[in-house]
Amino acid sequence: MIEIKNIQKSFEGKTVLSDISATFEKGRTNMIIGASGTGKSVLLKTIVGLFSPDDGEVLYDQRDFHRSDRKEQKKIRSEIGMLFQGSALFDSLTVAENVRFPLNVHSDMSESEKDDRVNFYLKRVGLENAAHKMPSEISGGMQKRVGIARAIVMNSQYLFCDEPNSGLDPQTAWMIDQLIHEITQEYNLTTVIVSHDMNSVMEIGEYIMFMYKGLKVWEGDKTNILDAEPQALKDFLFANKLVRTFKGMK
Ligand SMILES: Nc1ncnc2c1ncn2[C@@H]1O[C@H](COP(=O)(O)OP(=O)(O)OP(=O)(O)O)[C@@H](O)[C@H]1O
Repeated sequence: MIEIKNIQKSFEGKTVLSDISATFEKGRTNMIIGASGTGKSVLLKTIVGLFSPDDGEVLYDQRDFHRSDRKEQKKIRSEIGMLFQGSALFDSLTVAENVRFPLNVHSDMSESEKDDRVNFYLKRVGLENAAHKMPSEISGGMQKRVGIARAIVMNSQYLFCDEPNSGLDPQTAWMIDQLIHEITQEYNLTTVIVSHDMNSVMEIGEYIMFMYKGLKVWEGDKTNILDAEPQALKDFLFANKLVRTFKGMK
């Protein structure tokens, strides 16, 4: 579980995050949504420790990240997996070498233990037959799968995904959403996804936090988001054709 409490962040006097609190439970797909420029990325970077908050706390299973010493921060970081927009694979490494990369850098496992771990996660994401391919030889959806395997290969406890569906066709996007949802439940991960994609929100949004101008203005889940009251959220939702169709509007 990750708890964020009263997070504040400003850049050069401009407030970007105002008093944001939320609880991201284990085994759930937690989503942060909102229009461009509302502070989603800054919040994500603050949670993973790339930015320090001006005020507030980020607790990883009761461990206060920003007030921990370097050793504890390193430990927490080793439990975090990140799936980046565009997958961010190393072009010159094979699929298997990409997945192995975090183990080479952060673990003292033997080579055969690494082989077993890489094979296990490649199989889990359905890429056991693509181990020796280069990223340029596989599809965008497969590249995302490699990114997912790499993000969890350290047996991560926390998984952060930044726009995991960007650039994918709807069917592949759906499969990637399902995969993220399944592994979240299977490995009891605390998963936090930043997304604009209403299809994803309606499919896997078990906790949804809506941000507007640096504020959290609503929280709920996919079952009650269409009845949400805040006008900013209504505007965000009804800009989407899928949602208008759900609600019987043109
Ligand atoms: N390093 C920085 N220095 C100064 N201002 C920043 C910095 N990073 C972000 N900002 C500002 O913070 C605000 C929120 O940006 P952020 O990238 O978090 O929005 P976002 O909701 O993630 O948008 P998008 O969906 O387009 O990625 C913006 O006004 C942005 O200009």
